[in-house]
Amino acid sequence: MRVLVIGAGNMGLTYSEGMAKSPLLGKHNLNIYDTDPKKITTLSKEAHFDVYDNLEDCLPKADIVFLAVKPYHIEDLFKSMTKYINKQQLFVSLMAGVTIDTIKEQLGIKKVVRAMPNLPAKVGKGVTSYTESSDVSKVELIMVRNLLDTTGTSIHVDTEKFIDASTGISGSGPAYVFYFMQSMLEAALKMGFSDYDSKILVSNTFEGAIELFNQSDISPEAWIDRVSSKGGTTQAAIDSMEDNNVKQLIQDAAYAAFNRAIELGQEK
Ligand SMILES: NC(=O)C1=CN([C@@H]2O[C@H](COP(=O)(O)OP(=O)(O)OC[C@H]3O[C@@H](n4cnc5c(N)ncnc54)[C@H](OP(=O)(O)O)[C@@H]3O)[C@@H](O)[C@H]2O)C=CC1
Ligand SMILES: O=C(O)[C@@H]1CCC=N1
Repeated sequence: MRVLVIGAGNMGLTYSEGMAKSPLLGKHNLNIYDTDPKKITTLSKEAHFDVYDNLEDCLPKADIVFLAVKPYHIEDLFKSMTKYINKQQLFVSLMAGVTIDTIKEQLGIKKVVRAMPNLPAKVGKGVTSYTESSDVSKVELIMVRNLLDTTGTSIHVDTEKFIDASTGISGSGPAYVFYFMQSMLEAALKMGFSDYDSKILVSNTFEGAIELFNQSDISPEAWIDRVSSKGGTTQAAIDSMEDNNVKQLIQDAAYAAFNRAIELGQEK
């Protein structure tokens, strides 16, 4: 099986590195293509995969093709791909919003898996949701799942609505966590802590809370109760967030991403 990844950016490179570390593919069975000459030069020196600056040499021989460019790049990309593809090939899109029908129609192919990954894939802690067009076989789907799982874990969803929804939760989600971290870092700095101490306080607080959550069956709400004493400091902080409707605002933000994913799918 030969895999080609198109787009050597955050996601394309992350997946390439995940697949390269796994025993699933040898170096020459994993190819990456990008249009940026600088990236090609750097990757050719370092990478554990074959790097290409033209589609002619890599696309025709690929069995599975990962699409990892920005949604606004597909028009040019798809035009340049059409003469090198065939109907046996399976396309795995990591792109937000772009629908299976758009990919099928614009490329004139039938087998598409649409996936929504997230950035912690870089450290093997990603979560990817995926769904497929009706022409993808069970065996092909298992192969794709194995490839996706080289960067963490994955969930299968039945419809593309859940791909757009997971974009609002897990795809964009790391940015919400970083937003919260940044806010706490800025509060710590304002309180007079050094950069170093602020970082230690904040990163260990996040890491510790996640570990507690992962090692238990208790909901985040129940953990909040365990941190809070009646009339104490945590209660003051949570009351402040509730008074300011923070929970609703976070949910609104997740829906904004979800809706934007749907909108991206409607833009041609
Ligand atoms: N970043 C994230 O956390 C997530 C991203 N995604 C999705 O992944 C996709 C890629 O995002 P991301 O990796 O962040 O984007 P990047 O911009 O980091 O990577 C895209 C890469 O594709 C290259 N490229 C552009 N046009 C072409 C082309 N015609 N042929 C080959 N390569 C091309 C770009 O080159 P150049 O820089 O020169 O334009 C760049 O190297 C997006 O569709 C996004 O929706 C999904 C979930 C999470
Ligand atoms: O911001 C974006 O559009 C992409 C999709 C999910 C994360 N990054």
